[in-house]
Amino acid sequence: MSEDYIPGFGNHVSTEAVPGALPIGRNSPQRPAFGLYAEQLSGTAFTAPRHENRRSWLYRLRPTAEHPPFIRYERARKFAPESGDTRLAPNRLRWDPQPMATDVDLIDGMTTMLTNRPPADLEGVALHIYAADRDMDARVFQNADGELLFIPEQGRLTLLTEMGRIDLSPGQIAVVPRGVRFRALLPDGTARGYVAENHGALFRLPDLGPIGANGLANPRDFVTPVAWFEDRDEPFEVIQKFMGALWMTTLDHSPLDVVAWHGNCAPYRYDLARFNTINTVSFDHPDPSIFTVLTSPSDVPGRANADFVIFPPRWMVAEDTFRPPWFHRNVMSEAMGLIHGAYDAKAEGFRPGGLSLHNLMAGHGPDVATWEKASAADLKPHRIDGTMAFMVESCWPYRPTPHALATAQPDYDAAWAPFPKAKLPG
Ligand SMILES: O=C(O)Cc1cc(O)ccc1O
Ligand SMILES: [Fe+2]
Repeated sequence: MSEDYIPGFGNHVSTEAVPGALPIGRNSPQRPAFGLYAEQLSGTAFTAPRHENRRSWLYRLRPTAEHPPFIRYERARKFAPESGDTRLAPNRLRWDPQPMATDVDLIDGMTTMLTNRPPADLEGVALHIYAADRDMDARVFQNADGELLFIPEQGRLTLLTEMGRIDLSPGQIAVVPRGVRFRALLPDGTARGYVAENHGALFRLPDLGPIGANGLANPRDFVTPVAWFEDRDEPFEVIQKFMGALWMTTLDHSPLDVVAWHGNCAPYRYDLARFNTINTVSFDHPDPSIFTVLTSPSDVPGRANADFVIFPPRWMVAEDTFRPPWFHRNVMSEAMGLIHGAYDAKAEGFRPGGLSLHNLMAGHGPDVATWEKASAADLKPHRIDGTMAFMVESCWPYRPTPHALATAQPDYDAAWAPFPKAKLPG
């Protein structure tokens, strides 16, 4: 086990980068050690039920409160753009992977593709893609609008957060809580991937029902970084996304100056290869909820604000069954991305780094080539390998940004044509 991370999901962690920095037995002593400032970070309302309550106490070189006013940030024009208010056609949409970046860091390299609720509703999810080739040095980002789920597709990210350092590779995911500042380094020089931004209830592990006490993403495979800080007294830009727009201020020091912290509101990482995939051993293709890694519930039981679902390598053994995803229409809205390999419902056109959108009640499912192949397949046990697709499924229909609408593939409908007509007897 690495000593840079502490295992477990949502645990109450205590960690200090300098011995003696963390107060014992109280959160806010009259004079914290070394003149540090005690600061509470609330991820849920003070009065949230205990089992949902998330907050941490941070002990830092200077309080977050000390900052000049924010002004509008004029770069990153494709990140958090004004939403187009045009009527949205109920069309299925798909996007090719974006080109690799030229001369932008993670923040300026962000493109918002899909949104579904204004951040002030404290509901909904947005999907961004990023392509970056520059480290963030004297610059940090803070998202007041929700927690950020990073899904790298190419290139590693080092997320230097207020609460610790996360080294993130494609095949892993990381969540940075609402408000936690961070900067990103690119150890491979370039990076590309997806970010799901959750405005609603915090991501949690799904209930397991009759599956039992174990399975899917197991809590101990989530890891939280230990305290880490930098002591840099020099100009630092803070870029903040707040109510769907970008703002900026400049500090005279790095705000990544938390020397110690304790609590259960913290960044975490998970390796998707640890997912305990469960599937049928008899017949029929189960609903994809069986592959849920994390869920953000809405106020309606069983109807997620956002489900983060993966389609990992797995054995397919179903008998007398059309094995790929079936044809369907869904009251939920489905945004999908591909981390590597091929997705079992699409023979072509859906490439790693690409994106697709099937909004509520859009007819979709296997493309013609997949349907032909799977209908004729010899149903021996077969392993789907070398693939990792994901879906961010939401009860709120997605609205593509103007950039997304302008860059969608022109011919996605052709994936579902022509299908031969069924022939009735007689
Ligand atoms: O549409 C999709 O490709 C996602 C999906 C996968 C699956 O296995 C079953 C239903 C579903 O919506
Ligand atoms: Fe679907």
